[in-house]
Amino acid sequence: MKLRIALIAHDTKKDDMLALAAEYKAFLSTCTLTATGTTGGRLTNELGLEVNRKHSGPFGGDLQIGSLLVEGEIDCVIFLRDPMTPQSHEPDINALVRACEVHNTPCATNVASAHLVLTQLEQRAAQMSNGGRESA
Ligand SMILES: O=C(CO)COP(=O)(O)O
Repeated sequence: MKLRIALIAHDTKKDDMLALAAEYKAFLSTCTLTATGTTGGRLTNELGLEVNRKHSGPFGGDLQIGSLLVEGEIDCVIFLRDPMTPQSHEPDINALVRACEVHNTPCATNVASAHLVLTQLEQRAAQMSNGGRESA
């Protein structure tokens, strides 16, 4: 089964998300991607990634992704948050991060942790496609 990854970035972090997704594009192309509205639009328009686009964050996109996660339909969340700017939908953001904690779902909220998570998932996917054998 394909890995199901949610990608979300606040406005000041969208360029970081695009750079991250470009770096892992080959791997992400093998995954089922879900994103909030504007983030998803940029991932598709600028990188050609196929993305299930939800509403924009302030219009409930974080909650939609949180709902999918609670239903067991998201394996990992990359959520590049802006810690410097108050967000109108802060309760929605907290709800999504809390859902990750409740359901023990990996949730990377900055670029450094996103690299660690994506590298690990990419390696695991490569091992799985290798029939679980160690690479030489
Ligand atoms: O606000 C967001 C996450 O809280 C992101 O929403 P957009 O991707 O639509 O900008």
